[in-house]
Amino acid sequence: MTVNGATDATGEQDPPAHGLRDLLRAVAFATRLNWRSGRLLTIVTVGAQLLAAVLLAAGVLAAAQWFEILLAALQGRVPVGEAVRTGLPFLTILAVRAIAAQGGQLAAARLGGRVGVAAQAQVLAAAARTRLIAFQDPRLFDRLHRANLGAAQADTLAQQAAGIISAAMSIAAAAGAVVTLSPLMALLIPASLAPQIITEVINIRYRYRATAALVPDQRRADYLHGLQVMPASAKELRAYQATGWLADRWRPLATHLADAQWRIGLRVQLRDMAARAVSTVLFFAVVAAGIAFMGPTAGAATAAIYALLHLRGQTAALITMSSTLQASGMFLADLAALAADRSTAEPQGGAAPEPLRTLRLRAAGFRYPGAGADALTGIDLDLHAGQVVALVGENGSGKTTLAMLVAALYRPTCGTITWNDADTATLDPHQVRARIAWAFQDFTRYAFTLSDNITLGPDGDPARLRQATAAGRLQTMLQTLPHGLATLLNRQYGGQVDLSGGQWQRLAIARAFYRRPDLLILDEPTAALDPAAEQHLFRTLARHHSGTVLLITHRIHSVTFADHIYVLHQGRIAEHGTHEQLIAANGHYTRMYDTGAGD
Ligand SMILES: Nc1ncnc2c1ncn2[C@@H]1O[C@H](COP(=O)(O)OP(=O)(O)OP(=O)(O)O)[C@@H](O)[C@H]1O
Repeated sequence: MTVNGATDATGEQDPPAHGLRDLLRAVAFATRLNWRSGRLLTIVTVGAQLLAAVLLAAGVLAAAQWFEILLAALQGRVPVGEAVRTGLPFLTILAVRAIAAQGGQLAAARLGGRVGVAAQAQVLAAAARTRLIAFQDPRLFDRLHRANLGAAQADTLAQQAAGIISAAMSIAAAAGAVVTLSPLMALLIPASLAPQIITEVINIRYRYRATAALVPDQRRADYLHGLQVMPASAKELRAYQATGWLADRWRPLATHLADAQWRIGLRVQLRDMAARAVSTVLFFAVVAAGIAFMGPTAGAATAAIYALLHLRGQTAALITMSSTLQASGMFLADLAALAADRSTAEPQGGAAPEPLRTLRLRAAGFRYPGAGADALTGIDLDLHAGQVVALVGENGSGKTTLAMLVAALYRPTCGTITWNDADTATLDPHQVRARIAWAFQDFTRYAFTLSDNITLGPDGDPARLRQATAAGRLQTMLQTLPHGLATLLNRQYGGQVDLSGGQWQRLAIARAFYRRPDLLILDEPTAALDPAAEQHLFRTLARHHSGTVLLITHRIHSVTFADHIYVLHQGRIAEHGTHEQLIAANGHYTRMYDTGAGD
């Protein structure tokens, strides 16, 4: 995957053709996940399965002897009591085996839940360390979706792996019993299953490729489904009476996916049935030939058939289990690759930035991944500590993109950005961002308490919270809330209240002020504010914020007080200066001012 110049560490096609090495890596990854999620539970899960396998092997051997005695008893050659007594070890083995198998299943279920959480956490960690720009590439979401499918299967892996070992041991035991009767038959029975084994391998690869190819459509269907059930879109869809239209778009896609899944399943089943039929015919041919040529005693023949059926049953189970393991392994390999991939990760380390004195952009440009043209070209911009700098310009002129570069959320595709005298590429981006706060134009309305909405982190400092709520002019509204700062917002998750658009915007402003940043970025901060709130914001900026402010707005009359104003036009800085200088220049700015843009 190529995202802003970064190449997928695997360098493979999307979806990748996982080879045996990827599968082994996936098994190792899931094994580590199991071990870390619960050592004792992993030991019990695997141990119980192995014990059950050993007991099954012992049972097969004990059965061979007991069946001889049982037949002799039926023929009156051995007393019945003695036959029953000699059967006790066999029956005890069966009982203990059943208990071990059940215990193993219980431990596996407990472990499975924990592994599922650990696997999901891996997906979240991968998403969290991904650079913001990578979220512009739909293939990232395809990868995350496939990794989620892998995470959903990680919980059964320990059980599956132990099941395979257990089936292999049972096969060895049953084969051992058959070998004593006919070594040739012990070889021919597993060979009769060769058609099934080959078909399973073909089916697994086919099913993964076909399912992975459906992921983009699946995500689209999930999106269309989500729009119809989430409150964010509920209002608009009703106002435009578009719910039916959306359902009509979703239904054919969902039907297409269901049909495609059915066709995949059908193809797999048809191949499976044909392979099973061939294997079954081969199996009975081998058994019939074996019995005919061996000419064993009746007891030995019964024991042989018991062992043979076990051999066949366990081999078929082994095939099914290893194919399930491989099938989940394919998506697990996606999860393991995502967990190991650092190609789209935020760079780690770098120097800590000092408090901001000057931020400079020189010849900075930016192009969105896959875009045909630059969104920004040749930007030279200076931000000095304590200044209020404004960015103005028509829609799409590049204001938000420029702020994204300033905030170290995107890196310029050319040119430099320096923080004091250090190139920001050499600084730790996390620590740079810790010195910047941003009241976004499209801020998020978190379904958390009001105080969590402000702090977006652990328990807030009461004094800072007080100042932030004052900066956001939230005090009056706070008094009307049933639990003050502890009031849960957003009714979707049980909150008693919701806020108005302007109140939410004030909250977003309070969130930015709470950080006490060196640099405060306000992107259209007043779009939803009433005039009093707008005035209050600018007074607060002047009085309480000693740091630097980058103000983006269309309300041209609110930038006249700025220390410096940059006017963007089609991704370039068309002019800059103070309000008076720009008016005197009689250019873009004056035209915008005269038309009263945004007022
Ligand atoms: N994610 C993206 N992928 C590709 N192009 C984008 C993306 N976001 C913005 N652009 C393009 O980059 C250019 C600048 O967009 P930007 O959002 O920075 O403008 P803006 O000045 O903030 O606009 P507005 O005033 O409407 O908020 C536009 O041409 C836009 O189409």
